Amino acid sequence: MSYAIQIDRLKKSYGDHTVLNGSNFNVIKGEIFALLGINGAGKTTALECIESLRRYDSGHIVVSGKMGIQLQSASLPAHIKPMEAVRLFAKWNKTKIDDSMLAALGINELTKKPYIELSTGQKRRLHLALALISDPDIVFLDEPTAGLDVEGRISLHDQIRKLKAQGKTIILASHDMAEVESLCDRIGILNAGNIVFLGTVAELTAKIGKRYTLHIKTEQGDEKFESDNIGDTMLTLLEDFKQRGIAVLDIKIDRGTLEQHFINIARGNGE
Ligand SMILES: Nc1ncnc2c1ncn2[C@@H]1O[C@H](COP(=O)(O)OP(=O)(O)OP(=O)(O)O)[C@@H](O)[C@H]1O
Repeated sequence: MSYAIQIDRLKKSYGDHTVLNGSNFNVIKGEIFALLGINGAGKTTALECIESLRRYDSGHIVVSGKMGIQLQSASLPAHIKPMEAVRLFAKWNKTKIDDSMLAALGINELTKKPYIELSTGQKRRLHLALALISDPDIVFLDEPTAGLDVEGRISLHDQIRKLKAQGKTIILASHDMAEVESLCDRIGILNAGNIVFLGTVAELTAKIGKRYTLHIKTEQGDEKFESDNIGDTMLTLLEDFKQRGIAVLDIKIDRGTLEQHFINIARGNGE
């Protein structure tokens, strides 16, 4: 297997606050990988260590390919125009401007407004365009869709999928499980300085798939049952209701959300 990023026993503390405590994970070339964790888990710290923007205390990081890093919000001069920023970044990178990439991100439409007057979504699209100017192999996105409305989110997700289709590797930090579920191939969940889950979304879903809540509506009211074995539980319950002469009016099965599962892992509640 070919890796774009290899992280081995990465440690980083701020004073006596240990944020990364020997974290290990790899990002496979060509995948969309999400680093998940609750606020303050150390996602940005890990990304910045990989990007060489932050010093780390010990461990090894190997990055195989050219990096493109999406800026944080408010990181450009307030009055710079989007195309001025694009030309500046192209000059720094000694590269030609890819007009089709700008068109796909709708940057050409933003000619007149200064940076400060752009909406959150427009800023995000500009940041992504600037990260792509150098035609990187690996694209770093820190909470790419935070603060965007549904339309903005869908459009940015489409752009990220197109990057993957072009063969690029994408690593993003997020605490939005829905985003990760629809967009990412694999995830790593950070908790208390370590990766506590590493695998595909399907693997995570399979874990959750065992937990069901059965909502049964009968003529006597609503009842709720938790189960790991939906088939057996349902048969037993229906038989029981039948024997007691209670009519079942409706049955709803709730699988639990990926988000609940993620929160349990991220907070270190076993699983
Ligand atoms: N420069 C710094 N100096 C001291 N502490 C810091 C510094 N940067 C981050 N921290 C602390 O390190 C911890 C991890 O922060 P980090 O920003 O990496 O987490 P995160 O998972 O990206 O959080 P969020 O989801 O809120 O963006 C937090 O407790 C934060 O307060």
